[in-house]
Amino acid sequence: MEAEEVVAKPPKGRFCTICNQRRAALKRPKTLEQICRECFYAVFEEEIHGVIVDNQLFKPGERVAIGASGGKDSTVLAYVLSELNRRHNYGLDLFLLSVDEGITGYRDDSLETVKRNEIQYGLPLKVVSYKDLYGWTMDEIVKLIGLKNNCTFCGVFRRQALDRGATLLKVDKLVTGHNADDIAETVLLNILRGDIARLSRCTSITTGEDGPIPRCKPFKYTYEKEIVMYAYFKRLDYFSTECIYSPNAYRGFAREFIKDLERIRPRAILDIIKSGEDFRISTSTKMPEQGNCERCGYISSQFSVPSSDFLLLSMVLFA
Ligand SMILES: Nc1ncnc2c1ncn2[C@@H]1O[C@H](COP(=O)(O)OP(=O)(O)OP(=O)(O)O)[C@@H](O)[C@H]1O
Repeated sequence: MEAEEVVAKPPKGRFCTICNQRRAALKRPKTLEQICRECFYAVFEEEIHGVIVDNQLFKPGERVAIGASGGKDSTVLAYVLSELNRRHNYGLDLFLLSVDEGITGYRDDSLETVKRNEIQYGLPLKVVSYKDLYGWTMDEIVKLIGLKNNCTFCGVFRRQALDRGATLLKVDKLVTGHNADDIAETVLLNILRGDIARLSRCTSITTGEDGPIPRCKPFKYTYEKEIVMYAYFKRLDYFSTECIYSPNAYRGFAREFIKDLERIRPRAILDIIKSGEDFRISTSTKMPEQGNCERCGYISSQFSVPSSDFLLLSMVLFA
């Protein structure tokens, strides 16, 4: 999504409906209010602060890793979290954590962005790679098995790579840039797939509290369009190319559907999240159990944690 697509200009000469002093510069995607840039920054940042406080996401003194892909969501997350940490004295030690999946022309370029963010925001960066952890890059795997289910596997491996990186950094929490659109999309996908186990946990703002490193989503209620707008107006340095392997067509359909709904009724995104949150499973329903990998003990509901040849074997078998 490009910034030009989301910055809707209000009629000339209109005043900001929040401060009533400056000229309105944009139409806020979430509420359609016509406001000035300064008020947009303020409401955007303070809403995220509200989510952090209301959900008690952090405790003073905690070490927190930001999953940094170089994309707009995690770049804005790194920027806003460091601002809020200073402004509201959260007392957090923040780090950037990147996973290098080994995708030439995609991750190598986005990692360059994260390296610049490391300097721009003064946050220490740790990079972990599939090559070091599993013995294979995604490029090598795709070369061998072709374009089959790559996103599904890559997602499982990335999740575990983030856990390992977070353990190396000795952090208390890991935050990711999943935004409101991502969560609404996941709610919808889980309904379409009839996956009630995932439906019941996909709206949680914090997950993995029983595991070694809980994960939080401070952007749970933040609209993608507003993230793009914020990054554009603040001129943040981010990377905006899609991954070159296997676009996920089913997820893409859910995304388009939600974007259509948003055009008619912006609240639709929050309403879908709310429906997911309020969803209850009857106690008599049999749920699949989330297990741990027999090899290394990491949480794994589907596959054993990959290691060198085993990774490839599972991809070939499941592809
Ligand atoms: N390679 C990676 N290294 C570290 N964190 C990652 C990586 N890929 C994804 N993440 C984390 O997971 C979140 C959701 O990832 P997803 O692939 O859905 O990307 P996205 O919605 O395009 O986000 P972004 O704009 O930050 O790339 C990201 O915001 C980031 O926090």
